[in-house]
Amino acid sequence: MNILEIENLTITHAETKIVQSLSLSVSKGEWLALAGESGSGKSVTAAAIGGLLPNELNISGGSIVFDGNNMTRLTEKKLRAFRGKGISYVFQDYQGAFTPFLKVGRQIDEMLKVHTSLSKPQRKQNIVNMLERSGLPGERVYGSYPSQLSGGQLQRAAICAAMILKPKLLIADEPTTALDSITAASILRLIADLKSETHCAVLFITHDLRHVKKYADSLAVMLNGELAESGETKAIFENPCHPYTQKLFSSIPSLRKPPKRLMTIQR
Ligand SMILES: Nc1ncnc2c1ncn2[C@@H]1O[C@H](COP(=O)(O)OP(=O)(O)OP(=O)(O)O)[C@@H](O)[C@H]1O
Repeated sequence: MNILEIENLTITHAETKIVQSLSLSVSKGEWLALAGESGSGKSVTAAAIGGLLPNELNISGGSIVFDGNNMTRLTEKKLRAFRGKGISYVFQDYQGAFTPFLKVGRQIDEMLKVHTSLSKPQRKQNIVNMLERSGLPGERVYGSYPSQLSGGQLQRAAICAAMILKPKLLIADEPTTALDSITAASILRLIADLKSETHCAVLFITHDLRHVKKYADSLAVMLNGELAESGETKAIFENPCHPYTQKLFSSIPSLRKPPKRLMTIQR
């Protein structure tokens, strides 16, 4: 069964169509990677799902059905209730995930306070456990301000905040782009582990096709606001049909095959 069904979605800015007749679906527990050209509408689509489009952008056609609810028809209050518990987000800008003036633990605690009936000590225990589960020193991070943590630690904490309510869909919009490659790999592993523990679906926006190959069940490629190609990851990697997908794949740097001849510097 599909947890997310997008049909013929069109998003406009004034008269310009930014996303055009986009149809996509994500089934329960599936990891769908959304790749494509810069400016092709990936982030705008992701924002539209949870009702996070800025005022100047409008959904002018189509539907977004999440867990049986047409999100395009819900009030802001209802959309807010879905965010966090039903759908949660992790962004590239992990600094923006937390308010700088409040301790990280307190900010995650607010979410548990709003969405659960746990007591304060139970909430703290949950948060510390989750932070430790994510490879962080739980008590210390709980009591730290965002500025006291490294980028990788902050992104882990942001993932904890996104996953603590066990959402049905995690939308990760380039969550590793601002991190070094080793930290990025560990963040990907963390998302994969939490996904298999909670059975949530993942919509993962990325430019790194090596991550797609490793983790995604399926892949959708966007170009100029439209869907260029979509299907099972393995099938698309074996036989990319759209010329843009072929071009995208030909640009993946190969880490396995070193060049046959290395240039030497003559002295
Ligand atoms: N608030 C906005 N107002 C007007 N146009 C916008 C706004 N936000 C995005 N756009 C435009 O919508 C288009 C799609 O942007 P989007 O951020 O979704 O691209 P993307 O595929 O996520 O790109 P990238 O991979 O570079 O993040 C772009 O042309 C962008 O300029």
